[in-house]
Amino acid sequence: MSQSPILITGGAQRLGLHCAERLLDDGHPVIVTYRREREAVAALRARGVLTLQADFATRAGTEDFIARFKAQVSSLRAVVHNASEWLADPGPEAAGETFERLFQVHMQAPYLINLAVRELLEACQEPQRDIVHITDSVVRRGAAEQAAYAASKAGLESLTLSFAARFAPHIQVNAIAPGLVMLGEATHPNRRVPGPGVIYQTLRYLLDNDYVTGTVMVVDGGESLGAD
Ligand SMILES: NC(=O)C1=CN([C@@H]2O[C@H](COP(=O)(O)OP(=O)(O)OC[C@H]3O[C@@H](n4cnc5c(N)ncnc54)[C@H](OP(=O)(O)O)[C@@H]3O)[C@@H](O)[C@H]2O)C=CC1
Ligand SMILES: Nc1nc2c(c(=O)[nH]1)N=C([C@H](O)[C@@H](O)CO)CN2
Repeated sequence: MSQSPILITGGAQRLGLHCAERLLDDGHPVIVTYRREREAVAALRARGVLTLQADFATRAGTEDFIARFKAQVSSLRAVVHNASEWLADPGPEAAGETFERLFQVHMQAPYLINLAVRELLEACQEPQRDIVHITDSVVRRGAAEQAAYAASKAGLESLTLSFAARFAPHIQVNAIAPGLVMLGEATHPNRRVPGPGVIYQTLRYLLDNDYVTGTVMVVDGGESLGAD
């Protein structure tokens, strides 16, 4: 039986790219979205990955992606909503635009894509179908300087519960809430940084367990509890 592909949004760098490569290594067909062409995208294409350009910062951009995606894909094994922007709260003059952008990328895009691909997941002939939302352990405590980001990730966690109820029993819907797992420009190297492997381990667990839905897997080494 031929396998249905796994879609990873924002799969051209860092966590998303790591998971795409590990899924390929595990024998899954993979589809990724990206915004800008670069070497990593070409390398994925060379491994047989379907690479689709998509910008989820507007509803039109998301709807355009959905139309192109549904024209090319007939069934899906899983969707991993990884695409994300880590924006600090700007000054009041730009706060509304930032909040809207993070709402679009972290909440509206996963919402519209989940509704649009339900039939593709249900067309999958494999025993299990999954949706995984990548959120953030910061949801548990808030973020003084990234309030809009944390709120939009909290909304994505809530969508996990709603879609798990709505799509049961044929599609499992779960979230992975990372702490600091990969350094970015502005993060503090004196903290433990485990790398993307801990996220793939968690994704692998969810893809291999046919009785887990509506859960949020916090993967932060106790960071959200105040542990360093
Ligand atoms: N890194 C960490 O330590 C932590 C990460 N997380 C979460 O894990 C996930 C992956 O993290 P990380 O790899 O660091 O994330 P990055 O910020 O490095 O990458 C996110 C990806 O999302 C894509 N993206 C960003 N904006 C848009 C948009 N408007 N439309 C479509 N795609 C977009 C980017 O695509 P492109 O590159 O093609 O522009 C990029 O590939 C994210 O959801 C993040 O919030 C949570 C806590 C900690
Ligand atoms: N889209 C992104 N989201 C987040 C990132 C990132 O680089 N891109 N990084 C973090 C930090 O690691 C944060 O957890 C440090 O406390 C959070 N989200």
